[in-house]
Amino acid sequence: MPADLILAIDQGTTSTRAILFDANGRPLATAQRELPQHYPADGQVEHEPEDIWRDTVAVCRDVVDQAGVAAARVAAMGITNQRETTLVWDRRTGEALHPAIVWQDRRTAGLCQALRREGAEAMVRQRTGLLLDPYFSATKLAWILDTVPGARARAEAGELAFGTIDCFLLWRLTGGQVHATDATNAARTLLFNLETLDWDPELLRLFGIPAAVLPRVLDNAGAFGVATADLLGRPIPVLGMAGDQQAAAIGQACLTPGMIKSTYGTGCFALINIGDTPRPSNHRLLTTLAYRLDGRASYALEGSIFVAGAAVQWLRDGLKLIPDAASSQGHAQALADTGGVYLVPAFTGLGAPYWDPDARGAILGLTRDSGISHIVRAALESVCYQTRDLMDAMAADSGCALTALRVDGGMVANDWLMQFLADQLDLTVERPAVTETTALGAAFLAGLAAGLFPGLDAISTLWREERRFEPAADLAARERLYDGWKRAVGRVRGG
Ligand SMILES: Nc1ncnc2c1ncn2[C@@H]1O[C@H](COP(=O)(O)OP(=O)(O)O)[C@@H](O)[C@H]1O
Ligand SMILES: O=P(O)(O)OC[C@H](O)CO
Repeated sequence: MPADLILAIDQGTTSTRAILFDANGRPLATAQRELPQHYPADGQVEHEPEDIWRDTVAVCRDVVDQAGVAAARVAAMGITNQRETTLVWDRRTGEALHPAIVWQDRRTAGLCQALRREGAEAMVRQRTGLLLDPYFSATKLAWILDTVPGARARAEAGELAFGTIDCFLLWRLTGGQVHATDATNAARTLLFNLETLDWDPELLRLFGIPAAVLPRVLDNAGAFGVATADLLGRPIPVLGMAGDQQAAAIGQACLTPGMIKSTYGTGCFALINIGDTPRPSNHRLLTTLAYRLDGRASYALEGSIFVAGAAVQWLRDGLKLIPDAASSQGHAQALADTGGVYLVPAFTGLGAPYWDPDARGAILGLTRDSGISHIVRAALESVCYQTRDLMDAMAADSGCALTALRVDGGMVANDWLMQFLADQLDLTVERPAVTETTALGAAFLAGLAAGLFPGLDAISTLWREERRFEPAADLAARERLYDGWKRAVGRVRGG
């Protein structure tokens, strides 16, 4: 029986998925579990590490069962994950010392501000391509080491391991044999130097991180380790690993400079490929690794928005205005416009290009005529205005007009949203046939190392468009709407 299938794990912010792909990048089966979110205090977001591990094991087993294939058909596994989310565990027992501090968590805003006041930001930006923001892992890791009794001393003694979710899953899958991450995940920690492609001693000093807690950093495709037979009854090699936004860019075949993808899940993350030089942004975008293969790096500029689908989730679970995310489309379609209502979803501050951890959300412009549909539509529109903020910055940074935007993630099922997005950006929006591009990217990386694909270029020939949305809006009306958004953002800024 040929081993011709790839199992991709996509451990996202709100759910854990496993997808089984064939050697043509076609999904054969999917299994998914929703991940509980914990909000212990204002601006804090945590996940239970054992939930993540249990769900990962369960979805891997479910997807193989569902597909009705023998585990022997699985040639390799790929892992992709919510990035930056920080865990520290005991190397001996594998137990986490603290719940995972999620990328959205703002508890270290004060520490970031103190480091900015000391004048550290220019050095951090130059070495990492990132900003001094609580979004990234370094201050979350420092917080755990300083808050959990005894943790710092134990870390220095080499008893503890730090990892993002990819690294934690690899550790658990290999039965504690491998402590490694990949270069794209490492590049989101604020500890990794984009030029040397290694941990940076000066950054470790700045954030007070002992080198003994750090994992090895590997290319995105290669031998990461072997998942023990506990998972599927036979050992399976893990051959691909990447942060979810980088994996999505690969799954969308954004492999040449100028190509852009935007993923609409919990947050929204747009990446534009900028080739083999880590150019800085002049418009407060991040410079980040797109991928590293055979030791050679490709880079991207990234715009990160903290709340996109999470606003719809809040309408569903928090306000209970809608029974499910999909019904947001009917509400939006029922109206000609929001009647001047804007929703700024700064629940955990604002990301790119504002980088304001103190901003908080607001609904503005309410009148006696405003109803549920106005608020729902305003939430969807906010996703498009935030994307426009990013696209304007990318166009200005790259100095050329953008030609098309490839989209993916849970929200892109919403046709109304995709058309409003094309209208607001004045740009063609391309939706692929396989919208699970994140998992597809991880599967491609694993398939590359397994020899199932000749090279990364193979993905460009397999990429298929399902539908494109062409801009059709009156340009003056579009500008009026966007001006209103800018004013609304101005009203919620902190400080
Ligand atoms: N039809 C829809 N319209 C609007 N939002 C949607 C729709 N379907 C799903 N979503 C939103 O998309 C998000 C889920 O997308 P997904 O890519 O699975 O997220 P993640 O990878 O961040 O966990 C949820 O926040 C949900 O509210
Ligand atoms: O899990 P997602 O899809 O919301 O992605 C989270 C990002 O990787 C955070 O940087």
